[in-house]
Amino acid sequence: MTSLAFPYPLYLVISERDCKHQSFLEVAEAAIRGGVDLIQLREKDCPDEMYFLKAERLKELTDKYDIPLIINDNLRVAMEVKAFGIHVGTTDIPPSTIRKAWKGCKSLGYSLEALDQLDTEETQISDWLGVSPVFKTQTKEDTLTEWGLEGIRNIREKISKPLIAIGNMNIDNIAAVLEAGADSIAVVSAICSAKNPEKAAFELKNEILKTI
Ligand SMILES: Cc1ncc(COP(=O)(O)OP(=O)(O)O)c(N)n1
Ligand SMILES: Cc1nc(C(=O)O)sc1CCOP(=O)(O)O
Ligand SMILES: [Mg+2]
Repeated sequence: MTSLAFPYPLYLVISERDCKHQSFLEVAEAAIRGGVDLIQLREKDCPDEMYFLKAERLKELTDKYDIPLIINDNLRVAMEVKAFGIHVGTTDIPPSTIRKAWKGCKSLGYSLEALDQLDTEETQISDWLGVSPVFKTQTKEDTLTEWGLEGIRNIREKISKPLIAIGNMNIDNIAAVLEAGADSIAVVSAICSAKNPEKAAFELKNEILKTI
């Protein structure tokens, strides 16, 4: 069930490439109007300067609506735009390095790909964990095995940190994933590929609110 420690039940992960029908800024604004609680900018293979420009424009928008902005992978960009936080995976800059370098980081997310990560310092010093992936997804194919509902239940029993479910999250599986112990639902395509991202976000949020 959603924990008050992570009051962002609908989490949008956005990139320019994943937005199929509108610009990423238009999708972000529509999604915020629809009820998204937090946005992560995830530009892959993007030079720092371009990443910074996109992050800066998105930060103006998220500030306008008072929505936290998370930057994926890039510590320099996250610090320069004064983001709310950063998300990193097991092959990125380690959380311990981020803590030392960025005292202003308010939220540090870390991907959980295997159970043996639970006892590590990197997991312990992170604020929340991305359950990576709950289900296989074409949006990101370089993942290990899917956790499934049983995997979420198992992680939930072992650690009290907020769990962000990611990987093929959609209107049909949100309720089961929250009931299994996730605190937040992170989506890319359910919003970025939608013809009407505001409506898609509204429906996802409603489904979440019915469950929590
Ligand atoms: C909320 C959330 N969870 C997991 C991820 C994946 O991060 P990572 O494993 O570093 O992979 P990339 O996103 O960098 O390709 C995420 N971004 N967000
Ligand atoms: C960014 C990301 N990280 C994942 C992980 O498993 O760590 S899956 C993913 C993409 C999720 O996209 P969609 O909502 O379209 O399935
Ligand atoms: Mg990463």
